[in-house]
Amino acid sequence: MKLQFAMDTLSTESALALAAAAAPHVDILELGTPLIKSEGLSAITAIKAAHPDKIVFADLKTMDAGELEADIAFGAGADLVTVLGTAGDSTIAGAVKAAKKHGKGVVVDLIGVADKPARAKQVVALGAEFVEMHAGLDEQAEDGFTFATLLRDGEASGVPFSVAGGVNAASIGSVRDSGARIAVAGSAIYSAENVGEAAAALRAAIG
Ligand SMILES: O=C([C@H](O)CO)[C@H](O)[C@H](O)COP(=O)(O)O
Repeated sequence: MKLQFAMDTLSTESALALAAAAAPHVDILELGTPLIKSEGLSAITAIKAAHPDKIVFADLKTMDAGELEADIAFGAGADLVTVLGTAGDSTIAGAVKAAKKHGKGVVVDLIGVADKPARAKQVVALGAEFVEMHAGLDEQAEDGFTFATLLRDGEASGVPFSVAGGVNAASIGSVRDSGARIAVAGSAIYSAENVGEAAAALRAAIG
């Protein structure tokens, strides 16, 4: 299972510092949506230039203009971009078209999708590399949120999936056991006193 570090910070400078500390222990460096909104595509270029050996994941959360948004992010250096599962099929297909042009990939983020396993199958048929079983920061704070639902939906989907939203040292073993291809950890790493040690601990917990 791969480890992805979601950098939900607001400046390229802090993302570069976080990435430098965590990179030896992670496979994928994610530019969080707030970072891309704050800094623009130049943040993607800066992270890829600093870490050409890492998979750079741009969490665009595209909802429309799939081909155009994916094309400009791949052009800036992204290896993977996200499109929302709630977007129309033509938006996802457009992003996949751009990915094929660049030799890169599209990940469909299932945040807010009611029937995640069913939508997962549809979007992989449209050409997505994998889906993200995702509970966003707001959903995690809601009453009744259970992390286990994400794992159950991933297993039920029958397609390659990642898990994001609440992954930490205590939960990452269950993510691995669910069959996820990728565990995505944000705050468990960037909020730690020692970012490198936190990333290393997650890596060690995967086994
Ligand atoms: O994608 C995310 C969210 O929508 C804000 O951009 C987070 O990076 C993702 O949910 C990871 O969350 P935590 O690991 O719980 O910080």
